Amino acid sequence: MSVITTNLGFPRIGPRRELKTALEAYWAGKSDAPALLDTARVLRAATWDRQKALGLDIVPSGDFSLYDQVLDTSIMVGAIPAIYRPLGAAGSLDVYFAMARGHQPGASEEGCGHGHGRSTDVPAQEMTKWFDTNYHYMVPEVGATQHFILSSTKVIDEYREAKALGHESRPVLLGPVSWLLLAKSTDGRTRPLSLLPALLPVYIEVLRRLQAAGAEWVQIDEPALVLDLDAEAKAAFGTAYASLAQEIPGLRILIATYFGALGDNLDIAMGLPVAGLHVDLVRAPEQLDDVAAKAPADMLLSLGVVDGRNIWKSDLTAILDRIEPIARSRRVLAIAPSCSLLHTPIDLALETRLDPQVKNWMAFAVQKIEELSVLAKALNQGRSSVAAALADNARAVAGRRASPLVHDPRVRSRMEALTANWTRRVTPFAERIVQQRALLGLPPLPTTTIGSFPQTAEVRKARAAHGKGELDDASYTRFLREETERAVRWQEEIGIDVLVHGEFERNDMVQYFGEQLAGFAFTRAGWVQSYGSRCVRPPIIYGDVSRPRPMTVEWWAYAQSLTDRPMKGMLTGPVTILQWSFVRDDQPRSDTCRQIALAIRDEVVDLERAGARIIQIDEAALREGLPLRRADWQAYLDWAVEAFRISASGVQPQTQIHTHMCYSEFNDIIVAIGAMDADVISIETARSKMELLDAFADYRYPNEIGPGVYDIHSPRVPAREEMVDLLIKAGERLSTGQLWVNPDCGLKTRKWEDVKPALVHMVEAAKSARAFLI
Ligand SMILES: Nc1nc2c(c(=O)[nH]1)N[C@@H](CNc1ccc(C(=O)N[C@@H](CCC(=O)N[C@@H](CCC(=O)N[C@@H](CCC(=O)O)C(=O)O)C(=O)O)C(=O)O)cc1)CN2
Ligand code: MET
Ligand SMILES: [Zn+2]
Repeated sequence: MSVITTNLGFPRIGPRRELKTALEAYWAGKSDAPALLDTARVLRAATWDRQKALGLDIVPSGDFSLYDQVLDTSIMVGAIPAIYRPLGAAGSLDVYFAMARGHQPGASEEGCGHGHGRSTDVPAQEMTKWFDTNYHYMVPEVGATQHFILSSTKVIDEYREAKALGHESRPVLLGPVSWLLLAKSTDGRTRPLSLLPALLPVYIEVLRRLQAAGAEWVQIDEPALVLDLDAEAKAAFGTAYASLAQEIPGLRILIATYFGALGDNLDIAMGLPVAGLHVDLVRAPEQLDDVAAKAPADMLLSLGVVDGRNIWKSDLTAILDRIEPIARSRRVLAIAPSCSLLHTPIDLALETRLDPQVKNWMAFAVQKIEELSVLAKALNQGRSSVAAALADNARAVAGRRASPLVHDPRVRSRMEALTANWTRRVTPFAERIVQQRALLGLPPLPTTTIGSFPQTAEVRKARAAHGKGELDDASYTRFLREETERAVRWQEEIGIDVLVHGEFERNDMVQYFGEQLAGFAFTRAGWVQSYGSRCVRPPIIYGDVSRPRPMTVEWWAYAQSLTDRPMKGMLTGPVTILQWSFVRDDQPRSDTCRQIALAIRDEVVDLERAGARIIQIDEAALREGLPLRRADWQAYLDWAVEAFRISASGVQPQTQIHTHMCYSEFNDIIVAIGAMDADVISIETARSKMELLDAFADYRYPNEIGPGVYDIHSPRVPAREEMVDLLIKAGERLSTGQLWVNPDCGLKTRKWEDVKPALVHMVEAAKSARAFLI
């Protein structure tokens, strides 16, 4: 028996976000293609060297990407829509970045993650969330006349590049079936999966070339195998891999699945004519026995035992207890992280400010590879060969379990005292809204914005200087107050009805709260790629959550003091904080979410006490938290909606609760949205021309609703008439008395020069719509 260590993919942004810097310099015209490609090459080499030095037996290649691995695959197979073709050769950077970001040098970035990028001459491809992660991929586009042709040899080039540096790597490809299942049809008729026969020859050619270059193994990611699949999709796997196996005899394919259990697809996976299968044993530990029992004796099993989605040290002894018997029963076994390490920060050693005790509970990408080495040595040479490492690990794991830092009896007793009363407002919406309208005295079709105003370079620079101690507290606060005041004055001037303070003090809508809540730690360099060059530093929830002191009340009170118009309190909701953080793995997510909900509730109550008449609780990530399997949806929606309601229900009937969700598909979850019982919800609709309001109309959604009339994902300034038109469309679907007028999402990624005229047009649109709609 022998056990080898492998990795499915490593973060590519660089330990100090070198790739981000290089990309943004290139896009800004401050550097050229050779400089960008050189940075990329240096990062790849360092990544291979590092993984090798950490003891990894088989390093991945082809996992690098300048922007996104799904886009890389689209280019590889030549799925390049016609609008991009005039921009250059298929494999060129110009075409690549036009698909990623749209084409018009100099324009500013997309908004909060769901955009088509710039709606200039050539828009970017649509971007959406990668399974249930906070990573976004570019949605492949295919049409009836789709012709597939090998258009980039990136994966082969990178395999050779590694080889030239002395690394025998395992190339990684996104599999043909998953790629098609992620694709959308440009003509609305072609089912992407029907194109499988046309697509396979390109994969065959790539695999042949990899084999010719010397590759023995290739990793083909088929994460779709953990989803609910229809019969056609199930059958596609058999077709695809029979063909690949037949055409490239001798090449060993490992199919990688992750983010969940194979479940009802287990037999399909086991029956594929491939040499290896990777399974996620962190998300779905229960599948191990079945997998081990059903795997053919000559199949290489790759067990994803180290969590690729979180930052905790593994419990190495527990892993050994579980896999030793399996290792003994098989000739070879691979162990690996559960999925690509793309979703974790790179190196814990860069964290100099974490509480040493808490830090000792963590492992980032580098440390996770070290864990694999220890595990493999224990399996190959006996536990005694790594006794000291195992003992250290056991101490850290036990220390975390028992630590008073993790357990707060006050939070526990509060959780126990929670009753149903805390999850509902005392008065039904129909009565609340009467009181709210009387108190607020707003016009029909009231105007507002979603919260943030542009995070200019100046704002970020001031925050960075403050962080480094170059700008003292008083000066930083003065600066932020001036920004806030300017924003408030301007909103009054153009006649917005319900104002926001602008969120200038926030680095990120989740990190900002994480930094102020007990039970959270935050990193200095723990960046994780969100899309392209955009990264986030997810807070780390390590213990029971509570709110030691008010988090936003001072900023809110200052902003309200500047105006007589209602100023919205502005908070991030419990589900979104949970979803965009690294979470505890020692209790159910629902428990952690409930604790956050109580902390946010405290803030809501304090804002009301300070005088806020409207409080917005953003739940931007509620939908993406939906489990991958439909059977698990209802349980999730139950606790997610309950958490929102806990956070929102501590206030008087006349206090108006808003929520915001920046996406547009509600059909599946409209009942849950109704159950949240927010007085007002703002959503994304501008680009879908209000069509998605049909879900709300069919459901007879009773509460108030602000369908976005301004697509903030693009620097384009919409005309007044366009927005009037959208309001008329909204009025056809819902009662005008229910409607608010607002943009699709926050404006933090936009520039003032776009925002100002757009919001002026929006206020004018509301005024003219009032004249004839009401
Ligand atoms: N957490 C989260 N997830 C989300 C979203 C979101 O807003 N937050 N929106 C959706 C899309 N995702 C997005 C993710 C990131 C960004 C984004 O703009 N990220 C910024 C970083 C934001 C941030 O944390 N900024 C900090 C730190 C900025 C920084 O890089 N500081 C430098 C120095 C800066 C300087 O000298 O100018 C440093 O620390 O090294 C701040 O402003 O304080 C970036 O990559 O550039 C936008 C959208 C979905 N998921
Ligand atoms: C990603 S949703 C953003 C909501 C937040 N209040 C903002 O305006 O930026
Ligand atoms: Zn949003």
